[in-house]
Amino acid sequence: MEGYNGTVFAYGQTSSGKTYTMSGTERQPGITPRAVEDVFKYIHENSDREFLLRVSYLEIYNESIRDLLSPEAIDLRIHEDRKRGVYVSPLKEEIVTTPSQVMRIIQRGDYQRHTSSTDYNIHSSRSHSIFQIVIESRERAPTAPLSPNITGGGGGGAGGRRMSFGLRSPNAVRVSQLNLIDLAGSEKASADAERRKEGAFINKSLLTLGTVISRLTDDKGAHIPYRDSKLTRILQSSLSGNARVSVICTISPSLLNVEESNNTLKFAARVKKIITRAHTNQVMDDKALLEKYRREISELKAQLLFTSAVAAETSAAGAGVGIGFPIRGIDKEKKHAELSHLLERERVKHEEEMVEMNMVRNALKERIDHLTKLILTSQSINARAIYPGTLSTGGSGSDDKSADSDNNSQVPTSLPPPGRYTVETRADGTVTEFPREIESRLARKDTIVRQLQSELELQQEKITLMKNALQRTAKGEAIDIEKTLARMETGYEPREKFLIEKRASIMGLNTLAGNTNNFTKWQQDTAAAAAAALAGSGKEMVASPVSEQQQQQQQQQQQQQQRKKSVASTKNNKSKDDDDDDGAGISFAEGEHLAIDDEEEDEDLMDTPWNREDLVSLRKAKRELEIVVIEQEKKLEEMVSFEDSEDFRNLVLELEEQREKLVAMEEEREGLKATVSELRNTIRKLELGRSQLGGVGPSSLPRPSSSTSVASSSSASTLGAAGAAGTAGLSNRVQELEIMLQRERKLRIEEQSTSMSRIVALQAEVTIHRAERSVRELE
Ligand SMILES: Nc1ncnc2c1ncn2[C@@H]1O[C@H](COP(=O)(O)OP(=O)(O)OP(=O)(O)O)[C@@H](O)[C@H]1O
Repeated sequence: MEGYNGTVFAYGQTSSGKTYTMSGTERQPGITPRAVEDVFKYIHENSDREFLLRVSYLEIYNESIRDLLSPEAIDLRIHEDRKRGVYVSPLKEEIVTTPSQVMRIIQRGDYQRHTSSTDYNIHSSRSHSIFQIVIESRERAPTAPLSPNITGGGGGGAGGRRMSFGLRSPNAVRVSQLNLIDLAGSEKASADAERRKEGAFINKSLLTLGTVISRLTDDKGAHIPYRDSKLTRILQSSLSGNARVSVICTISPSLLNVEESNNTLKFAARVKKIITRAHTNQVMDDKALLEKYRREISELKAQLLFTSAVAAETSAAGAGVGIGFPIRGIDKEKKHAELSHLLERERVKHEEEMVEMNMVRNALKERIDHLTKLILTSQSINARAIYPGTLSTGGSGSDDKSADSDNNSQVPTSLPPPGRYTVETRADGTVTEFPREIESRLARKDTIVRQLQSELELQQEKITLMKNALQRTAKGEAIDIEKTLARMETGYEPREKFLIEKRASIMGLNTLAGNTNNFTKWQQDTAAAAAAALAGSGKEMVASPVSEQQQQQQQQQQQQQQRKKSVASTKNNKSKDDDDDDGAGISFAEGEHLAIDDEEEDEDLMDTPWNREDLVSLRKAKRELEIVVIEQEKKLEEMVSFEDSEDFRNLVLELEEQREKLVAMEEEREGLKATVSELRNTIRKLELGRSQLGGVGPSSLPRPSSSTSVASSSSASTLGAAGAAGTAGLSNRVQELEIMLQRERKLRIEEQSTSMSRIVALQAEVTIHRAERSVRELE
């Protein structure tokens, strides 16, 4: 506030509390809200100075600078010049007039900042953020006497007269910056590739910061690598001396982090050695606005005074014109009329000038009001607490008048009521933020627009996906339309959507056909008509799975159609020219016929009997074709509903059952195989035993019991006889088992093949349904 640059930054291991320290919470405000609070408190308490504040907010993410107040501006550049030192450009700066306005801007920026959940912190800052307040201040001088130099001539806004003003600022403007920096935390390698990349950038820039600080503090005068990272480059002015710097080091209380904590403390020890020689910045840089605005206000006020004076003069002259022309020679009526005309013209001209003058004055007043509001003085500060209870306002409410007393004495203020409006401007003074109500309405509108846009994009994506699928199907590729639809849909039942679309397209066809009646009725009638037509022409209708109820309905409709047909044929007998029901003998009720109304246009052709014949057969063919189309549509509808039906579900269940059976049979077969091989092993062992005993051939080998001990040579012959009988029995058993097994195997194979063919049939049925539907879709 006294003109020194200031920098505060928080340094420490990830999750050790940097963001917490800088930002804090609502109940425990951190450094930033407290600093903002202090700035406004200072302005409030210093009645001898006037201030202008502008703020900016940026982040360095992966070595790229991004404007958090204008997020589309990425990869901003760092510049340096003698007047301003090192600065980032183009960076959006907003003029601020209240603490709450600053906090809202910070919140807006924080919302844009890169944060992610890491192994160590759910809301880890993945970037270094720099919030900057530029404070311009000037001693409040008594208003300089206004001396507009009116030279006359063209130009200018006041009645075509030129004005020039020769005001000069009596005081220098102090410009200083406060940088509030929340560094990203140093961390060990993460498992996530994205986090690892971020971590590498973070660690590199922090390492450079460490190097810069150690070089600054050793006496060797070595090269200081500010340019090795964006962070050190931006901090160059502060670190190299012209700033009062506070470094807050945060460490973890955990023993596990002792190594990191130790490093942080070493860093802190080094930083403490940096010697800064900050000085006040009296030099006004190009961007200093306070002086510019103050001067502009004075000039505008002078213009306003001048305009008022001219207006008064014009008004007086107009009045003079109205009464100052005595009319002599009343008898000369022509002269009188001419004079009246002249007078009227003069009066209109003066009136126009007055209107113009007023417009200019209003514009000037508005601009003065606006600029005055941006300049903060102890009276104009609205000392509202940032967080209730944390800021002592000390104000009397005079701040809401928002302009200093000098201005108020001359310019009737037209500023909005307190708290309703928050005007934010760019550095050039143009308004960037609207009053709150409008802002929120705009925000709501923006949200709706965004929603609509994303909805539109989604729809477009879906269309593209569907088109591709259809194109591929057309090329003969097997595309699962249902899957495609499912992929397109999130949160919408694909099947249901498909059905709705299908119905809509059929309804569309119905409308095209010129039918305005109820779709179902039309469908039923036309289907019945189709049945009648085909029955009449001796063709068979394509069988389609229809319910009993539907069949009954169809029968009823056929009967109705028959009745209609007989009525129509009676009509035909009465009037030979009316051949609507010729050929197939279909009768369509009025408004329910298909699009074959072009018949009327063919009236001339009907004159000759051969034409008539051709036409009749053509119409017949056309109707038949249309009936087929209707029938296909109906089939499609039924097919679609079939897939939703109980039958279809049963088919699928059956399919699953068959599959399970197959698996069970496989298992059983494996079991039997194992039994057989076990038996074979036993036989082999018995044969081996027999040959060791030197007995009979393998077919009559005895089977030693597991509990039988090896027989002595004296009992070998007895054993041999008993063994032979046992072996024969076993062999028979084995043979029996093998036959059983073979029988069983054969049975299983038969069952398996039945199941397989059933599965194949079911799969074929399902595939056919899907294929037919795909073809329909394509059509
Ligand atoms: N002094 C404190 N009192 C209470 N909670 C704290 C304190 N310091 C930090 N925390 C909590 O610890 C967690 C990590 O803190 P914070 O996000 O500030 O760490 P950080 O150093 O900024 O981490 P990173 O470098 O990953 O961004 C947060 O949930 C924060 O609320």
